[in-house]
Amino acid sequence: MKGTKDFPQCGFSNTVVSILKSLNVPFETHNILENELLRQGLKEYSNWPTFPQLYIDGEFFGGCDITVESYKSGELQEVLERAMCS
Ligand SMILES: N[C@@H](CCC(=O)N[C@@H](CS)C(=O)NCC(=O)O)C(=O)O
Repeated sequence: MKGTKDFPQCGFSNTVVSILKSLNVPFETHNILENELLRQGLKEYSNWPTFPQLYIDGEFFGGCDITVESYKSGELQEVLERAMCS
């Protein structure tokens, strides 16, 4: 993401952090603004051109829009519950 979970530096990153915090799930963040190699490398790895990028159990889940939509539908909560039980 851009910034950290305690200091997001972009509205999209802030939205994803807010959702994860509201769900009380453990998560870590990496600030791509401090690492250009990570910034470019992640885009290639996920084949996704923007940040934030949410990974669950090491798998790319989506960006901000997907996270918001899946949160609203309840899918995100289901995926996170499965991940925490595995
Ligand atoms: N629609 C995107 C919004 C995120 C977005 O557009 N991020 C831009 C601006 S913060 C970005 O990361 N651009 C590429 C870059 O800065 O390397 C999503 O769902 O995540």
